[in-house]
Amino acid sequence: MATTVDKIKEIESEMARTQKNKATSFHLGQLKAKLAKLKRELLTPSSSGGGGGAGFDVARTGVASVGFIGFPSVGKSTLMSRLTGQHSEAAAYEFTTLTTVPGQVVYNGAKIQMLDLPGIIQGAKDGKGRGRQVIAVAKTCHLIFIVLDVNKALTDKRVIETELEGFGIRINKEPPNIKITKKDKGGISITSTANLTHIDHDEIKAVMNEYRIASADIAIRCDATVDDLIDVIEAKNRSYIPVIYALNKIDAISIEELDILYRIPHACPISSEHGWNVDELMEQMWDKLNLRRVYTKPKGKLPDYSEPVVLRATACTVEDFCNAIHKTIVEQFRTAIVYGKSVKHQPQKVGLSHELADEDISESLASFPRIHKLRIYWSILTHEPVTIIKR
Ligand SMILES: Nc1nc2c(ncn2[C@@H]2O[C@H](COP(=O)(O)OP(=O)(O)OP(=O)(O)O)[C@@H](O)[C@H]2O)c(=O)[nH]1
Ligand SMILES: [Mg+2]
Repeated sequence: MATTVDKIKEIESEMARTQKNKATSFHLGQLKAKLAKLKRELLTPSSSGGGGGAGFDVARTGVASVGFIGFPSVGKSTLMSRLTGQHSEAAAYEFTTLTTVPGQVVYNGAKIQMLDLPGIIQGAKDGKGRGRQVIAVAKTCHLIFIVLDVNKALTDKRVIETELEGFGIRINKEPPNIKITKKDKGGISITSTANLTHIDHDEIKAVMNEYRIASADIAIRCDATVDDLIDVIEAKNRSYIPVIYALNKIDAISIEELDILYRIPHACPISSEHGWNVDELMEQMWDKLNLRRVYTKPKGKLPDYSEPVVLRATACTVEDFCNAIHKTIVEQFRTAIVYGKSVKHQPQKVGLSHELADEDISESLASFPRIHKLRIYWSILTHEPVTIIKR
């Protein structure tokens, strides 16, 4: 019986034979959708060698996690030890690291977890080595450092990108601006605000047909490809993760070669061994993680700039802020007083749903209905309310 991998190969060769033209676009759309379904089958944990596994699942700590992906011996563990002080075995032979090794960096007051991972090899996504477990961990990270050896950076870069793409990871990309609303009847209706140069209605219908979606409204607001459409249908299996290419071992190349490496987008040339340029890597990491620091301020006092509450841009409302300090604060919450970029007036009273900006200052106010108005201050060190003062 043909395995899933055999079926994938068969479809890929059929696609290579089929030239895209008006007559074949339905067929090509169908093949691409079939391929995406088979690839998903291959990656579900029930099939052999899926994600997880001993030594790979580590407790997540901090506000965000960064996974290190790369071929063996490119210097991932050396970088880990350099950044975190957490020793991760590094050696001149390949596959020195065999499990996930966690460490922590505190940057701009944010605790960021670093995950040193074993080296992967070409074919990792198809089950070679422990590649699937490794990429499965990377898929749950907020940022990936693709660590490359500068001596073979460009070829390795392409191979690793293909491995991650094949696992449903979309690198430095936003989800496509396509909205699919399934309906009970009425067939497929397509509206597009952008000029579609890569996909026609036949292809879209073929993909929907392959996914057994008979009726839906599809609103396309970008110059989408078939792959974009499939990514939206397969949204549950896709992760959109920012990536920085850490081009390691620059101590082994000339200044002229370094100049060329600087042109690669999203790249940061470094030497883990000598600690060269790792501060720029940290700056780039900070920008990509898109974190927001919110300082607490007791009434009548200066804000505490030493230990901000750090939130992710996807969860940065006043409610998230309160929950990050103590779960009970939301129950007692009445209004927050905010200074900073997120408000028009300085300060301004805002509710739980207000989105905070980086470096905002929040003076939070809680009230108990039965007792006269009380103001709660809390300690961000112990995460407990500490002082209750009658107004
Ligand atoms: N010249 C130079 N060598 C480096 C640098 N960083 C690491 N190395 C060397 O590269 C070799 C491999 O380093 P590791 O940190 O073990 O590499 P790894 O990517 O963790 O390897 P695996 O765990 O096997 O996947 C070691 O001999 C390191 O000393 C660097 O910046 N410059
Ligand atoms: Mg290692």
